[in-house]
Amino acid sequence: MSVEHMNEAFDTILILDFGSQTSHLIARRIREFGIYCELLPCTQKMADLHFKPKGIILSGSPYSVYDKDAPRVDPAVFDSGVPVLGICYGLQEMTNLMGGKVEACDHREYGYAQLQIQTFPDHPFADKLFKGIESPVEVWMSHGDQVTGIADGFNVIGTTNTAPYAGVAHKDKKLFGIQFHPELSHTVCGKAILHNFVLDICQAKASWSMGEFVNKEIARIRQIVGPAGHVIGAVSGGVDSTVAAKLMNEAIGDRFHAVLVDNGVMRLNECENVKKMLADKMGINLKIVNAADLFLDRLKGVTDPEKKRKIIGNTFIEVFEAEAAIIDKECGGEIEYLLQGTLYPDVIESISFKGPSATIKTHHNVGGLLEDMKLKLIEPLRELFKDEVRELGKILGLDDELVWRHPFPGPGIAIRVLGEVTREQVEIARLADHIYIEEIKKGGFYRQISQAYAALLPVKAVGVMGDKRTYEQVIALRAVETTDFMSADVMIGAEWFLLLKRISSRIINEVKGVNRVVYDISSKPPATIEWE
Ligand SMILES: Nc1ncnc2c1ncn2[C@@H]1O[C@H](COP(=O)(O)OP(=O)(O)OP(=O)(O)O)[C@@H](O)[C@H]1O
Ligand SMILES: O=c1[nH]c(=O)c2[nH+]cn([C@@H]3O[C@H](COP(=O)(O)O)[C@@H](O)[C@H]3O)c2[nH]1
Ligand SMILES: NC(=O)CC[C@H](N)C(=O)O
Ligand SMILES: [Mg+2]
Repeated sequence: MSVEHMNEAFDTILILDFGSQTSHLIARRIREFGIYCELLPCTQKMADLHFKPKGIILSGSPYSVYDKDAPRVDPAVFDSGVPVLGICYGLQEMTNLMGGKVEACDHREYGYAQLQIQTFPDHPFADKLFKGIESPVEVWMSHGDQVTGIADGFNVIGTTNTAPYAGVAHKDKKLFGIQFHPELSHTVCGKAILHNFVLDICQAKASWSMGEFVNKEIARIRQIVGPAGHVIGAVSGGVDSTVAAKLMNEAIGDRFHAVLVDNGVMRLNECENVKKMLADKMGINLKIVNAADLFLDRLKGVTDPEKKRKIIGNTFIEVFEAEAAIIDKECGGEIEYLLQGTLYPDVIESISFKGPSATIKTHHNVGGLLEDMKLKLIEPLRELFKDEVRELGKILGLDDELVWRHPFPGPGIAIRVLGEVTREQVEIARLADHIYIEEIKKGGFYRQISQAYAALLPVKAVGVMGDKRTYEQVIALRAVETTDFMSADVMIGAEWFLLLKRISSRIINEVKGVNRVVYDISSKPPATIEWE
């Protein structure tokens, strides 16, 4: 529903996803140009599409076009009159379908290649794709197949030493194909190519901005909820739920009921801080439900990470449901919607052509489990990436501190206290984390780091303090840099290590029960960001 309204409001580029690892990067690049785009599975039929895209991009794929079960594009894509750009598999599929030839190469090509651009000065649009790019230019390849026979009606616009058809353009229709990957930063001219395609060839208007989005979204929410409807929503103080809550508050004021559940495993002073920000400063109608004892009692004796996550997830739903029922009664049964802070990467994951990936960790989820309540979902951030949410937060006037907050997982400190979660253990991890983050902020590293936290390890080590032997626990510090949290690099650097040394001594001095601090230098993968 919301997607349709986006298509009406903004020129849209459609990306058909054939399962490439980098399809979402194509979407990121296009959004960066200020153009709205959507990623749909490659099986999308043109006849069922409820909007007319300004252009269509066919992504890469792990499949080969000659595989029996290879994903097929709807041929109507090429007759729709809409410009099309096929990337890697996209080029191969277009070629295959239009009578050209695609075969396995002798050697899989992964890495840089020199693209030689061919020009067609008399042609009305063949030169538009590579406009402004000087030949030869380095591009990034990742393929095992290649076009060995061009389809009828196409010109060659680019070649490399190994690929005679590295770029093609149709003679009459605005159909283009490239063997390399413009969405990867390694292809330095990639941005220019995508820019040429969407702005010049497709003539899409760059009207997508968070400023535009705010007004349109507020109007949309008002229309959906109506003049008397009420909405409830779980808020955590994290960026996503706060931005969503602020939008709701702007749209329907006190008819939005935010609920913060204190699960006993929040950070130091978290609930008070969230209250100060959301209720006192932003005027959001917020209720804090203290359920710390319930959560901690249920976590007694549990050491298995997945069990901890499930207990917290289920208890969370239970508490939230009970609260929602109370609020519903208070507003005369007018609650019809549940607000969720779902982001576009979650949507992409769930519609992925390959299907959702393997469960590494159970993430808690609110909406899906409230079926009995017959609440409908309202998800204002469903089309946005995290950096767009942050920009939206800025436009909505959220404090920088809130906008740039590191993500904090729903199960909180429970998955950062390894082993059994007791009140005492939570206290230790909480205090160590507080010191760590405080020092990171003082040292000016907070923005550079994507996520940092302290975990308490279930081991004891020997130390010496004030000439006495100690036998106490170990804190592990984690700090990672990442853009999408799917993969992450560990933070390193001389200055950073000096700061870590200072932090280590503060933690050992100030946190009782800890005599040793270690730094986690694993990247993701193979490790994950959280320890559990
Ligand atoms: N303690 C809590 N009380 C109420 N709702 C919560 C709590 N913890 C998590 N949630 C809900 O779970 C959702 C998912 O949490 P998640 O951490 O992914 O997002 P976030 O907290 O809004 O933002 P961030 O990713 O920046 O932490 C939140 O948007 C919020 O709706
Ligand atoms: O809301 C959440 N509920 C969860 O159950 C959960 N588990 C992990 N995370 C966050 O997800 C990102 C990736 O974490 P991992 O590398 O540990 O899987 C990191 O940002 C983690 O903090 C969660 N967020
Ligand atoms: N990156 C791609 O799209 C690869 C397409 C196809 N699987 C090949 O190996 O050539
Ligand atoms: Mg969070």
